[in-house]
Amino acid sequence: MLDTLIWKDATEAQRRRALARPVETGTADAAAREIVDAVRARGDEAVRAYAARLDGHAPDDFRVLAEALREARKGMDPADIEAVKAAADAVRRFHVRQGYSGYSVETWPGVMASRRATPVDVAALYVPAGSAPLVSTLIMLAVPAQLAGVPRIVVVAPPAGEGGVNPALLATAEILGIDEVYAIGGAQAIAALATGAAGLPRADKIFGPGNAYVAAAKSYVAGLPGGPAIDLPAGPSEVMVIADDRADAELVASDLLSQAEHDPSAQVVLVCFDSATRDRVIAATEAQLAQLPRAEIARAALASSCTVICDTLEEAAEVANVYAPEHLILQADAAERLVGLVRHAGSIFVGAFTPEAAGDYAAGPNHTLPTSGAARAYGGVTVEAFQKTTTILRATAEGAAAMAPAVERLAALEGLEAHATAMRLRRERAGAQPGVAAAGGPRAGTKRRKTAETDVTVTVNLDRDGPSRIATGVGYFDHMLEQVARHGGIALDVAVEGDLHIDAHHTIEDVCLTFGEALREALRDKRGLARFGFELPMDETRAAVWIDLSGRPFAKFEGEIPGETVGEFPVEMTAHAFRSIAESLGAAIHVKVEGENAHHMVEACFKAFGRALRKAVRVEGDALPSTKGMLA
Ligand SMILES: NC(=O)c1ccc[n+]([C@@H]2O[C@H](COP(=O)([O-])OP(=O)(O)OC[C@H]3O[C@@H](n4cnc5c(N)ncnc54)[C@H](O)[C@@H]3O)[C@@H](O)[C@H]2O)c1
Ligand SMILES: N[C@H](CO)Cc1c[nH]c[nH+]1
Ligand SMILES: [Zn+2]
Repeated sequence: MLDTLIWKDATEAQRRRALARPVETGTADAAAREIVDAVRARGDEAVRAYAARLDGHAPDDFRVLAEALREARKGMDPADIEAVKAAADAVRRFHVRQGYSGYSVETWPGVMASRRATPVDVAALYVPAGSAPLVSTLIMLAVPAQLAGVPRIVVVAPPAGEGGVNPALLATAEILGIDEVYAIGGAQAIAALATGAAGLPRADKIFGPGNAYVAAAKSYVAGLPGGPAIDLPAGPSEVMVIADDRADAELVASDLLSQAEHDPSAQVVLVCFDSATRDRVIAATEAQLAQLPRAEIARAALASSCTVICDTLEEAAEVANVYAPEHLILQADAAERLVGLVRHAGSIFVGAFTPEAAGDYAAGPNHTLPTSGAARAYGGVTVEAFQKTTTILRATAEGAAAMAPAVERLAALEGLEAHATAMRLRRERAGAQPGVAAAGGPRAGTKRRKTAETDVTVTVNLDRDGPSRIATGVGYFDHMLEQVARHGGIALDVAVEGDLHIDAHHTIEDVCLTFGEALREALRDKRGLARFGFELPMDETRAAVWIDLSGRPFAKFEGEIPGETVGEFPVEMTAHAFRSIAESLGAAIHVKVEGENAHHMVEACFKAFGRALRKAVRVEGDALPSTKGMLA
């Protein structure tokens, strides 16, 4: 187990051989190509033939029924549901800061160059489940896809059980609000998604890790003319652990085994500074293997793994940079120095209390990471991976005149006369107007508030005009929040489990408090923001809302709304809602409403609030909107 290489004494060829990934990827490449080519030639029939042969499951329709998703969630242990939610929440908190934002720059006087980000239309998420149903991978892929605003998210996973997918995966999909799941895996799933065969949609981009067959199929379809894009090369798991002589051998062994147990093709590499450390780790690994249910898989992985012994930290960092591991664990006193020396690794885990297993499940960063040395050029899955950008140019007559000398001369240098003419003609005529800038990434925030009464998660993105997904369980309140999102020009995601069997009070209050907190996070330092109000008539009703993002909570509500409820929404909660938002956002919110019809009056308040918010959160310049020089 763990053949040893002394780094300083080894030749280039010996180093390359020791750090080579397991070789059977060549076989997997050939098998994946055969499957993809068959599907390209024969379509549905080939998908079914391979699905039957490799996984024994080839129904007329691979799609999992909505009922099966709901049943799976109902059957899931509440403690498991909580674990899924807690992990998703941490992943959301890490990823919400990602995402391309739009911006505009005046590149010449009168020439406004803008960038706009839009999500892909159809994102397919491959969730591995051949030997273990990777619930965590579904979380890692679905959360960034949702934050990017992908309109159609499709999940594929190898079949399990009675014609469906593993119930824990289905329950997780249901919890995350994903309803399109297909029970198909392997290269045949990738081929079906690439071509739109066997009832699966053609995906614009395919995401997710998998075994060597899945990884090979993804790379192959991405290289085909008109093929889908893919996220990154993410094949069998690998980990490198750099351990010094004070490292706890039992912890090091547990980290090596946690990746070795994934797949016989997984690879683990131990880097240490003396043979005594290696021997301690090997002994601890053997002891833990004796208790491991997946010992056979882990042993196979260990057979193609090695130990490298280095003299210095610099040498150890060089080994990591040459190998470019998917995961790098640092269990050494000088761990922080190593962080600075390592340039190529998918994810780095620093210190004895940071196991890779935490990152696999619930620490926050994405666990879908580059393997086979791809970390030299790739990082893990991000929100940006689900988006693409479009640039937009707007030039005025002044702008055309400013650019013309350079453009016309360069066109002449290239001998492209039609280009020169197109510019010259503009120089002789007229043109358009500029847009708005948002710097430093999207202004987004996500908050979860969990009490004995409710469990609320709210995500807002102030720089994206929808889409919104709102499900509070109180129909009219959903409608109100949709008004706020639409009129506010923001993307709003609200998921709630509330004690609605009692009444709507806690749900409405806690959603508003969480909404305010998420808004507050999204607003960052409030530079460039304005204070605003908006007045809105609606038939016989008139509502006005004024917002000051001052940092100081204050709420005032003037108006008498007749009756008790609108739908299941108690009208007295209108004032309460704005008070809750003002409190957690740290804003002064004044609402004034007059009218006769309760439905109109409540709706007008929320609409006017959305409109006032839209104006208040718009970035105009970079000054703080306060003579105090701060908004606290
Ligand atoms: N890099 C990452 O970010 C990352 C993250 C999670 C998991 N992983 C890796 O994902 C992999 C999951 O592998 P898995 O096998 O459990 O599930 P999987 O879903 O990736 O693959 C299972 C499918 O492989 C196909 N297959 C199996 N044998 C085949 C053969 N001989 N020929 C053609 N196709 C065949 C089957 O159709 C089956 O449905 C592991 O290697 C794990 O280490 C990597
Ligand atoms: N270690 C895997 C990435 O290589 C991710 C994972 C999921 N579940 C357990 N581990
Ligand atoms: Zn793992």
